[in-house]
Amino acid sequence: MTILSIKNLSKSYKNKHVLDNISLTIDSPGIWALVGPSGVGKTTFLNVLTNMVRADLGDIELVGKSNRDQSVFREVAYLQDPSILFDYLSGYDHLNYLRGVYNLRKTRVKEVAQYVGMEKYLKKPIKTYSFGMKQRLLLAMALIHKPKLLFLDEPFHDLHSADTIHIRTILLELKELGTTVFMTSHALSDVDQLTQNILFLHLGKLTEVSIRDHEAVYYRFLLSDPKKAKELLDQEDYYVEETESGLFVQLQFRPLQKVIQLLLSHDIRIIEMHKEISGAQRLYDEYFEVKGPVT
Ligand SMILES: Nc1ncnc2c1ncn2[C@@H]1O[C@H](COP(=O)(O)OP(=O)(O)OP(=O)(O)O)[C@@H](O)[C@H]1O
Repeated sequence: MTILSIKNLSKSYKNKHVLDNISLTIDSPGIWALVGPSGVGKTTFLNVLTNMVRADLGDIELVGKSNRDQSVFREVAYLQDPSILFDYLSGYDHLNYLRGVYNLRKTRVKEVAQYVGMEKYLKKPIKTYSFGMKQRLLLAMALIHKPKLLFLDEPFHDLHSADTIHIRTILLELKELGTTVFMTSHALSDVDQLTQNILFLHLGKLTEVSIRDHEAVYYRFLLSDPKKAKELLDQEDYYVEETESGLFVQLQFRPLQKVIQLLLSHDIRIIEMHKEISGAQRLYDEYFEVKGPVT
């Protein structure tokens, strides 16, 4: 069964195309991360997928059903921001309400509270919760009915590192249990340890990015004659980039010593040399900066 199917999805606000003819299919369970700077339309994308906001055009199916079919939300959950919580009600009140909606056994409230690590706060009013505790409650609310597909909007935003680690662990566990997690993040570093399935959203279009393809070891050299060095290394088929902070050389599985010898044998002096791991962050920076800020 297809977990998520998006066909030709478009959404505009006035004449701004936030989502522009997007198609995407997810067939197997896993974690998917939609990444992009603030304002590119990540929240709009989740709102449209979950039918909180109507799309202008396109077809969306969640776990094999149209997203307009009310019954789909017995198998899907959407974790939103804490503004949906009621300050004077307790975590228990929120969870017990949902338990009733989904017609679940009474013990499920305590079980899910324990699972996310908020059982001590269960009977306390929301106004006494820290931001991290609210986030745990929201996660418990999203998980109470054991959804097959879970949407999360910026789950790590503004969290302390302990809470971040906790939520990451839960997301990885959910993946092992066969749940599909579709989340957004403005920071690639929050998600690149969690998943290889990264989607960039920019100017209304989605691009699938394989992090592994973009991880590479570079050496950055400060040289007495970078132009000459670039010519020499180009001839030998190294991947070389000349920048203001030095000459970036990708070894492509050849020993560093070969590069050094090549440079020295042509009287090029090495002033400085640093090893740099360039992951998908470099790709992210290029992707979102080269194309300019979102207006
Ligand atoms: N209801 C609305 N009416 C008009 N414009 C909107 C509406 N909702 C969002 N927008 C605009 O659509 C664009 C995308 O907003 P969206 O909130 O989806 O982005 P985002 O990537 O989630 O950003 P952030 O992380 O800051 O929330 C923004 O320019 C925003 O101003």
